[in-house]
Amino acid sequence: MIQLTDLSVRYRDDLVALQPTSLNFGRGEFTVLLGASGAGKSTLLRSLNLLTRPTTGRVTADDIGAIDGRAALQAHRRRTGMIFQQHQLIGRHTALANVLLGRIGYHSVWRSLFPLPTAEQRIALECLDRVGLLQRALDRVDKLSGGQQQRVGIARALAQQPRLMLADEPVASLDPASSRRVLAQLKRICREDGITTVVSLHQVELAIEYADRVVGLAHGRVVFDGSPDALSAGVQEMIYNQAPAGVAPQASTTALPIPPRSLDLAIIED
Ligand SMILES: Nc1ncnc2c1ncn2[C@@H]1O[C@H](COP(=O)(O)OP(=O)(O)OP(=O)(O)O)[C@@H](O)[C@H]1O
Repeated sequence: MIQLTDLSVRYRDDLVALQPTSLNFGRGEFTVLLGASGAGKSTLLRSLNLLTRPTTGRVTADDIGAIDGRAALQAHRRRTGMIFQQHQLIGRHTALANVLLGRIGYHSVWRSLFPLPTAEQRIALECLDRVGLLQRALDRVDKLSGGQQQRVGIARALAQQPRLMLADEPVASLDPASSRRVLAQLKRICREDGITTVVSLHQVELAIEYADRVVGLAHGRVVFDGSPDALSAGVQEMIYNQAPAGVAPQASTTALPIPPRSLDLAIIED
């Protein structure tokens, strides 16, 4: 459904956040990105809708082709829902008003200055219903719990009628029960609608519980790509404690320069 081909991201001369990476995400697949802080999860995720511009390589979507021009980018972003850690909602607006923002990409700037038609409101209400928040549609978002706010974030992304859903640490600020509720809902809805979903997480146990596929990153490089069942202690060690080439293991929050090709890490296949 969406492919990355030899895609790399270099933020500075001395900072390669993502080494050349080729990945294919199938329709309806629920992929979790795992990796230590600074491993490149957000960079990979944000490259998928070009919020982060690749330094090399390309992104291709089945129905659009290479995302290289303005029109292709606009079409791709319109069909890509994003869910953020801090949900990025407008607290003083109602849940419904926030979800309606997901529909703006379907209207001209001029049109979106006016109340959107009833059909749009119906779509937004249906999305709130799917995350179990129809009864709270007219409540201010800042009166909702953190988990409920994140579900409004999911509803807003769903209102875009996306083919691709990107969620960057969507449960990082939630308690375990709310985290499970949010992920279960996201997974169920994406499966029902055949939405390709890529989620970055810090909790291995949640990846094992919800992912169809796990991509493990270390120092900007894919070191694991396979089924969550294959996340053995050894594989987790490789994802989280992978020392960059020639450096003793240590907690690192900084991406490192590209190591020599001869030291490329193995990618474990499913
Ligand atoms: N906009 C940016 N400009 C410069 N460097 C950046 C930028 N965004 C990320 N980086 C750096 O790129 C590397 C990868 O960051 P990224 O946010 O992709 O990692 P991550 O795995 O998502 O980390 P975390 O789990 O902490 O969110 C880090 O060293 C980070 O400091």
